[in-house]
Amino acid sequence: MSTDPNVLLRSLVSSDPHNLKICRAFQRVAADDVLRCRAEFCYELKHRGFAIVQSDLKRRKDALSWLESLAGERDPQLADYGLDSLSGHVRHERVEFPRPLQRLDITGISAGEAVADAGAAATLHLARELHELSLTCLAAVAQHEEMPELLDLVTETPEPLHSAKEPSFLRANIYGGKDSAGPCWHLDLGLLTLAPAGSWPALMASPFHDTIGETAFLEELLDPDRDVLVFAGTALVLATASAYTGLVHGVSAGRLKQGRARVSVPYFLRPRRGATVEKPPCCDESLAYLYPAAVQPEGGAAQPVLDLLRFHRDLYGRLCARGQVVPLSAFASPELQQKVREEYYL
Ligand SMILES: O=C(O)CCC(=O)C(=O)O
Ligand SMILES: [Fe+2]
Repeated sequence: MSTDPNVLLRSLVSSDPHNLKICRAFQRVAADDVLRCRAEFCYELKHRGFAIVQSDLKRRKDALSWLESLAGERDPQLADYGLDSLSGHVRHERVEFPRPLQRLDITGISAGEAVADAGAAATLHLARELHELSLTCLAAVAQHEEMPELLDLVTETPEPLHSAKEPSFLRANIYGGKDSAGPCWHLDLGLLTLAPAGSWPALMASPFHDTIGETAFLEELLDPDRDVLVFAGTALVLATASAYTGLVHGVSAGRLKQGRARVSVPYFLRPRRGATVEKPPCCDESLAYLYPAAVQPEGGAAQPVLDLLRFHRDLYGRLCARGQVVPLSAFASPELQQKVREEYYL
């Protein structure tokens, strides 16, 4: 196959210029080529809603089996795995909403060697690898769009978990095998999400998203040992004034109900503490406090900070019924602005 980006790019779209349908065959890009092949990478991200990057995730399997073993534990203690020394960079919690699951959040700190437990070390290693890959992916977007300022939104050295409202981290979702919630359609709230295949496939793209091909189960498109799914979240939609759209996704309740525990390990690349994303021109003034959206400014909040999770559930819960594309005009809807004025999202 030709590696000339323009040839590849032309092959991605139908020959009818008025009907720019994305081609069904996926263009996978090797991790080492993401910058060189940024045109294809960005095209997939923009128009398909996700890109697939091939990376040699050597420790993914070990990480997943260790995380699966935590599903059977009533109250896993970080100290038992030598993770307590990384306080600030590792957090375990059990949540009931929107569905019961355990979450282990780990930043991309480079500390795998310092941890004796092999499973925990593999998970730290995976978080580090995904952190680095996520920065490369953002650099590809920044170069392709000629928006170097995108790189100012993130930090190379991962911030501790408490330093921003929603910092960058790998989130191990550990689903226990009993579930009653629906797919909980949503968009992620960061710049990019990098999702390797979980322990078994249950991640779905919105059924209204028509460019995915044969299956809505995105992990079924992946080579589990190598491929990483990359898609945009709200912060990138805002930062690029909607040039990129977020991927509405959810997890199949039907599959989760089958009773086997499942683990997924998405890495969320989010704006750093104090990052500001310029307000897109079509937004009402009352939406100004959405910026910075995902972070708490240095020295405390000068203005109220949005409850982004609530905002997401409310806004995208309805939007996904209209498809994958989240138009920026949605932010300007009078109904949304009214809710913002009523401080509904604070
Ligand atoms: O479990 C999954 O595969 C995806 C979870 C997810 O979408 C999230 O944590 O934001
Ligand atoms: Fe998500």
